[in-house]
Amino acid sequence: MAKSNGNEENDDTGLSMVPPISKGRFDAAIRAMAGIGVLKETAEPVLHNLLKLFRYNWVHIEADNYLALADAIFNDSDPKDGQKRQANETNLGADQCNKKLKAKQCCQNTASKMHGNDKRELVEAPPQPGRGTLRVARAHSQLLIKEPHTCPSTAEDTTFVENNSSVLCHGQDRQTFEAPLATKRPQVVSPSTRKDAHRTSGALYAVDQKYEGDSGAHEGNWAVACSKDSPSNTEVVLSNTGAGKLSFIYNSSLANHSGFHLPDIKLICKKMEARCLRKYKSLERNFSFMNLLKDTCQCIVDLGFGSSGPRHEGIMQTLLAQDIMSKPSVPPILQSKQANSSFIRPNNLMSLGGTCSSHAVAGVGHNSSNMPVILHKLHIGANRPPHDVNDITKGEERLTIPIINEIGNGILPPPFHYIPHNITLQEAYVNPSLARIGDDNCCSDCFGDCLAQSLPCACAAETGGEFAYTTDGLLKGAFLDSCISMLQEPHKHPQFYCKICPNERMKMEVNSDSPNTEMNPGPCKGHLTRKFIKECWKKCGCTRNCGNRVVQQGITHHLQVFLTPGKKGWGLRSTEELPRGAFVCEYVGEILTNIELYDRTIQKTGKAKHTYPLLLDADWGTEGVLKDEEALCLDATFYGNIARFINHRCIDANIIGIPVEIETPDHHYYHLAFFTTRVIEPFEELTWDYGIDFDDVDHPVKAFKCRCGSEFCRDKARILRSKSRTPVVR
Ligand SMILES: C[S@@+](CC[C@H](N)C(=O)[O-])C[C@H]1O[C@@H](n2cnc3c(N)ncnc32)[C@H](O)[C@@H]1O
Repeated sequence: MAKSNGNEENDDTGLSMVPPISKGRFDAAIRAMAGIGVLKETAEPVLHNLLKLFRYNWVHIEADNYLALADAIFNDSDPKDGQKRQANETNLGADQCNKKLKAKQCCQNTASKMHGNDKRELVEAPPQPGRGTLRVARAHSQLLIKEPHTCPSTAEDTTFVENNSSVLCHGQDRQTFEAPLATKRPQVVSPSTRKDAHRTSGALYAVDQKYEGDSGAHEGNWAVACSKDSPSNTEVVLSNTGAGKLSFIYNSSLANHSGFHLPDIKLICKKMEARCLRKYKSLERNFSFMNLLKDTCQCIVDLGFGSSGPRHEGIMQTLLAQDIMSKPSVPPILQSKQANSSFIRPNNLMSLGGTCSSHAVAGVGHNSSNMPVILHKLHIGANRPPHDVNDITKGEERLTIPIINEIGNGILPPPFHYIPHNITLQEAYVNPSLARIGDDNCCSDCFGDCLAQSLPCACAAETGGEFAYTTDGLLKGAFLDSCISMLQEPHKHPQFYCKICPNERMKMEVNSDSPNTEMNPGPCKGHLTRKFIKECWKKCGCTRNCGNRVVQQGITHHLQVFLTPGKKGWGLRSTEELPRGAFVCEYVGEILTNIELYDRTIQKTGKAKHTYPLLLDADWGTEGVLKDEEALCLDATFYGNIARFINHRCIDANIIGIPVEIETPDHHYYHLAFFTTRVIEPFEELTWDYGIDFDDVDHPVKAFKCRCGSEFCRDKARILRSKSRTPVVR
């Protein structure tokens, strides 16, 4: 039905000028609504509002046979009616349910002809309503997530999930979930046969009762049908009419597993509601229906096996396989990135979270560029491997790195997987392909050692036409000085300010108690423009031993992981004297998106003492508004290298983290390499300034009590300041 692709009436300037409304299009929309039984008086004001919301862009309104308009009418969003509507919707009658469904099916029948092959898309306003979409509307903003789905051959064969049953997110006003979950027509359970027809496995059983959830009441009949013929297909009927159903298809090994039983639907709902409130508090940006389904499946597996049962991976893999297939190999954000020397001053860097011990990883694959990808995670904790005290790296590095406990209490560090290189979780788009390295991003004409040539090659352009390294493999003094000065005297260096700072957004989301309150993130505190080192890489003509490939050579100095005598836990030290500017190691971990880090932060058990995330935030300021799924970080909690043991020291730390560009020409993803800031004595602890702002009391994870012992300790200074302000009570 869309008549044009253009925005002929769209005010893209964002100014409040109202363009003339096309009468022909307006009338056509009203006629379309009349066709599904909506009165003109009802449709007109909603259409006016929708036009305003979509900035007079008819394309979105006309798409999918006016689905957005039909949706808006049936989810009329007058805020004054909020409470009343919520109450009404909870008791939505069968008629209204049918009418609503009819409207949707009418629109969707048309839409299914138009969109045969939907891929997963994440679009910010203005949205493009369509079949298989999840829409979360708020007063001033909209986000639309198109979920991947199988395309039914006819509308009749489609199973829809109706939101009014409140199964998925009850209590959340104005949400419409429409996701065809299965192409198979479900077995419809008539209300008369449903009640108390509870039989054992392979049979039909039903729950016909009012379910009181944590935050409101669920009304309606629930039926769960396990077909004899197909024991792995479970259908949950969500309304009296049988109109809405949710199909769970689990693989046969799970269905036949003697330890698995289908959990009570009430338990699933209760568990999902708790998860929704906890995990998807802010539905606009982070909500993903696929994740919700994955979580639902995980709940069924967990409850099915009971808390002590074996862990099963079948369901999760099925869903994740779809997920992987639906992802583009290179996200637009990475394709459009420009090289830029910017780096955020880390803010509560190591205290952002990552203490969650409920994630586990089972299985490592590879993405198109051969970077290891963690395919799938489940609840673990117990699954991490034991340490080899003689070599914590288990042979992954050139040198062995022992674990030393001189305190003699026999304690070892908590287990984790040692990895020498960063690894991607599947959500984090990192594509280090050779094709992305342009001619001016490499030195294909070079030969041998670039540092031995009379003129610096193209790879030195990033550092002002001079290599950052000396021929001895050390960082040059001037380069190191300017990096140190930037951290010690930030006010003397230029800063950039994000329009919407992911740091502030994360803070707001973690701290906000109410899922539906309209809140804005705080103003960006500013980010320093940090210097990058650029190393030669595989597309360059030089050899693997080229002097401009220091970080890629890996660890070359003898190090130890040791239990510190203070209360800082484990630390890292060198057994040899290190010169100034020596490379020690890089920070290695799982590459996560901000969303994943956020999930880990809010799911954290609170038991974990130390935290291991690092924000890869060098590019945030140059990207306008960076979405949470595009912002990257490293988490060394489960997978990491020895850098996860480096403790913090305020200001006068003896090593510094410097961003290094190797295989990705943009600075969205990069390596963080540690270099010594001065000569280091043998067995001296290696420390790094995490950049924590100890005054930032709003930070989601409270900073640790600093025991760095530096005379410049910011935490100590803060405590002294607050003491001097406390009035003395006599
Ligand atoms: C990256 S880990 C460092 C290794 C950690 N000590 C361990 O045992 O695994 C960061 C954690 O170490 C602790 N830590 C690091 N520096 C500290 C300091 N200066 N004072 C107190 N605790 C510190 C904090 O618990 C922090 O969350």
